[in-house]
Parts: sequence; structure tokens; C-alpha cells
Amino acid sequence: MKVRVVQLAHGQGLPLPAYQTSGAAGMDLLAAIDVAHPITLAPGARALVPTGLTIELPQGYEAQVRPRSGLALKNGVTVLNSPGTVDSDYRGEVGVILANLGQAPFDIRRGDRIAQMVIAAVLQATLVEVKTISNTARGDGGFGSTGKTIAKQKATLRKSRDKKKAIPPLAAAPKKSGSSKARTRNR
Ligand SMILES: O=c1ccn([C@H]2C[C@H](O)[C@@H](COP(=O)(O)OP(=O)(O)OP(=O)(O)O)O2)c(=O)[nH]1
Repeated sequence: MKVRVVQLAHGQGLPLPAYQTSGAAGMDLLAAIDVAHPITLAPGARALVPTGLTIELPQGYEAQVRPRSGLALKNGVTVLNSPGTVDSDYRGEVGVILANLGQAPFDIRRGDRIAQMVIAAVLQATLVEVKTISNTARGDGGFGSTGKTIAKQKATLRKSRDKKKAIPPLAAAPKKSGSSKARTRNR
């Protein structure tokens, strides 16, 4: 598909974002900042970095602004609101909210590849208000209900019981009968 793009004055001269390989999902976004004024992101700091681009997404699509794994791994630099959402009706400049979660200051210079943009299809749903929704095996179990944390707490509980010691409280676990099977399977 084609997406119309305007390179703004401060983006002129920078290459347009492009897929680096035939199978790439994202195209790198470049920092369209003044060559004479690099940005230094102190540890813990964040900044809205301009890309110099406005885009015209067709209705039914979004652009996601995502971190680059290399920057994240090497420097602790990420997209704070990841994935950033560019709506199809947005006509302003695409910006990247970069955050430095690393321990060293991070320099951003003009043309640096700071993030990547993934174009994706979206569905708009119509919410229909009802009184009840259907039951499932999971029920309201979530936020780690099937993971190690619960298993670990249960093991501690068993140990405490064996030793007849004080029993630590379990993390709040849903008690719905419909969801007990699912949790038993994951013990
Ligand atoms: O990483 C991002 C996130 C958002 N935007 C732009 C495009 C998007 O369409 C618009 C609004 O974004 P969002 O809906 O996330 O922001 P909001 O805080 O809800 O603001 P608004 O009230 O303007 O929707 O800002 C970006 O350029 N980059």
C-alpha cells in the first residue's frame, strides 16, 4: 500500500524512512533536529523528538511508533509510550517520545535512527452495553494468575503447612468455580 507523506522544512535533506530488508515490519524514523543542536537525554529524562514528517494514513490503518531493540539493549533508550499510536486522521508531525532508562547520558543527533514505525490495520468496534457477559474457564483470573508467582506462593504455603508455621497470605486469587480447572492445570 502507499502512504502519502510530506517532509517538513526541518526534515528536508533527510532520507525518507524505509524498510531495511524485504521482510522488515518497521521503517526507521530519523531525528529531524537541528544539526547544530543535538539533544542529550540525561538518565531518566524524556523528550519529544521530531521526525520532520506528516503522513496521510488511509482510514482503517494506524502507524505504531516502536522502540529499536538495539538502542534499548545497548543504551536503555526506548519509546516511552510504546507503541505510540498515530491515528489515521492525524495530520500533525509524527513525534517520538524517547526516554533514557539507561545510566549514561544519550546523545541524539540529526538523522539518527531513533525508533521504528509499523503500519498496521485497525478495527473500530462498536461497544454494546449489556448486563452480563459470558463465562469462561479463566474467568477473572489475570495478571499472573497462571504464572510462576502463584505457583511459588502455593509451594511456600505448602512448606509452611508442613512445618506448621504461620501461613503467609496468598495473593488475591479469584474464587470463581468456573476458573478452578484452568488453574489446577497450571500448578
Ligand atoms: O508516539 C506518538 C503518539 C502520538 N502521536 C501523534 C499522532 C496521534 O494521532 C496523536 C495523538 O496521540 P494519542 O491519541 O496517543 O494522544 P493523546 O494523549 O490521547 O492526545 P489526543 O487527545 O490529541 O488524542 O499524536 C505521535 O506523533 N507519536
